[in-house]
Amino acid sequence: MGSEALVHVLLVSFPGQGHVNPLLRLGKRLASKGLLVTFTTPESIGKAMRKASNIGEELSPVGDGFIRFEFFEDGWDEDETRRQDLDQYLPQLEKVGKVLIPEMIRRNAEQGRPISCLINNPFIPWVSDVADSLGLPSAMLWVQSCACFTSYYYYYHGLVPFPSETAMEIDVQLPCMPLLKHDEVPSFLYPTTPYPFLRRAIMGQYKNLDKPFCILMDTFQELEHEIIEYMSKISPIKTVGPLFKNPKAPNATVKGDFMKADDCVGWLDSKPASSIVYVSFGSVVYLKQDQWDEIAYGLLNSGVNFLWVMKPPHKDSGYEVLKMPEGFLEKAGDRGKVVQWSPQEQVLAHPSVACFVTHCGWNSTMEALTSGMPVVAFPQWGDQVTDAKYLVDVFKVGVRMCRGEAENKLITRDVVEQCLREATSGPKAEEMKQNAKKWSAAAEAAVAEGGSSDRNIQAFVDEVKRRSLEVLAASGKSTANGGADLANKVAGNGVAELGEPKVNGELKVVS
Ligand SMILES: O=c1ccn([C@@H]2O[C@H](COP(=O)(O)OP(=O)(O)O)[C@@H](O)[C@H]2O)c(=O)[nH]1
Ligand SMILES: O=C(O[C@@H]1O[C@H](CO)[C@@H](O)[C@H](O)[C@H]1O)c1ccc(O)c(O)c1
Repeated sequence: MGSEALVHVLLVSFPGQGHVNPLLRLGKRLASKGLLVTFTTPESIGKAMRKASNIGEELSPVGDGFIRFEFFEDGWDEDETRRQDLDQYLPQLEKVGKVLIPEMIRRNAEQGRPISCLINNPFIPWVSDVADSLGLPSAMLWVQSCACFTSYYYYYHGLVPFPSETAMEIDVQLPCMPLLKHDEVPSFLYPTTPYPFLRRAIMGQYKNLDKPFCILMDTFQELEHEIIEYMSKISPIKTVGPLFKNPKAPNATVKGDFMKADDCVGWLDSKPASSIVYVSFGSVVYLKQDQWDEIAYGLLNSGVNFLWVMKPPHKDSGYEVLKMPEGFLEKAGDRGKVVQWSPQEQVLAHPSVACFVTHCGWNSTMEALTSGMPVVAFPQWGDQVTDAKYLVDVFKVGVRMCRGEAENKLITRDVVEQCLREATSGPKAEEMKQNAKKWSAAAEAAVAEGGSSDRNIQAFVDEVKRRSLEVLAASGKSTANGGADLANKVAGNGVAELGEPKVNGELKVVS
């Protein structure tokens, strides 16, 4: 069967690594169930992805379907520094995307690949406005936990008191969730957050929450059972995680890394089982030099082997380039390896790795749980502080090393050393390992054929197919010229001028 016979969905991603990864993984999951998937994000990131991840022009077969990439210009020069300032960049993306995404949809329709559904991740809620204006269904992939989704939901609707200027230190009790201390609530909601634009971006998604017909979530029922059940009665949630684990399409087939991973697997192979601590703070968090030094000495003093990701800051970020303390690398010798970017999936699955010192981004959290890897939690901001609470107190796979950036506290080398020892040897380490293994097995079962997430993905695919027929029926045209009709609709929107539609004569009726 050719790709032109398949129902086609367009995935639009915010250009951050922690957003691209789960949406692309969803894309592969949908493709493996027989859809044609086009993945798009701004060209500035497309360029990096093409270079680091061998992404080309061609269609990649995934299971019963296909995935392809098309990027869009964000309207700024290549070397524009304002991309690093989301306060300016998010409105720019919205302005440009509202024109260029409909054009992309029109082009695809003209080429015989009419798009039947749009899916976005948070921070770019205008994608569902684009879908609405074209009469297309849309869905949203929530790329954090259901607990964080609930926290934002309750904040947006003012359902319970949250920390405020007049009551900074109140704890927050939400249904079916443990009591969140004031500094365990997603930190973009603190009155003092240095990132109010990210709170605005997320609230923008909640303002538009009635538009997507489905909210897909990269979590799984067995992991956040009660809160998922509770929120499912309020919102059209479908859990589809861990997207990281795809039994039908291993992640290596199509990847969206912005940086080429350094080779470190040979080094991991050379070390004894469970002897290495993996340290990574993800793609956005950047620590201060004094904190970096304390972690370095903590690693040295604990005697563990370590693999440490030291991602260079973006040239326009304003961050000073971190340095390792004088003589650190010599002292560590072959006990330690420092890389700029790691193949995290392979690292977490490696038998030499004993635990993961993580900033607790949701992707890293899910990847650790799915790989059966205990963690040392070093959250900084946003959902990370809530994820850390869950990793330590609810999932019971972690030791807490800090409470977040807002605490403004230097974590000393002694504390680092103590946490590393606790997570790598003794009864607590063993207990955490056993718990992590249980989560890993539950995650595998959720994504296996017939598991909770697999059933939800299948139900979603079936619904997209059903709605695609409705879209075509509403246009009053046969399937073959439905694409042309949609192309006309985009042009009729005043967004783009349309020439003579070129309908692919071979287009088949979608079943
Ligand atoms: O050296 C690294 C560091 C991170 N990642 C990946 O980058 C993503 C980071 O997402 P997360 O939500 O953990 O954190 P963010 O970078 O968004 O803060 C995850 O999928 C990681 O597997 C990676 O491949 N190599
Ligand atoms: O939010 C940003 O990145 C990360 O997203 C993950 C998924 O939502 C999350 O779990 C993790 O904690 C976040 O770090 C992000 C923030 C700011 C920015 O400039 C970005 O490019 C990404």
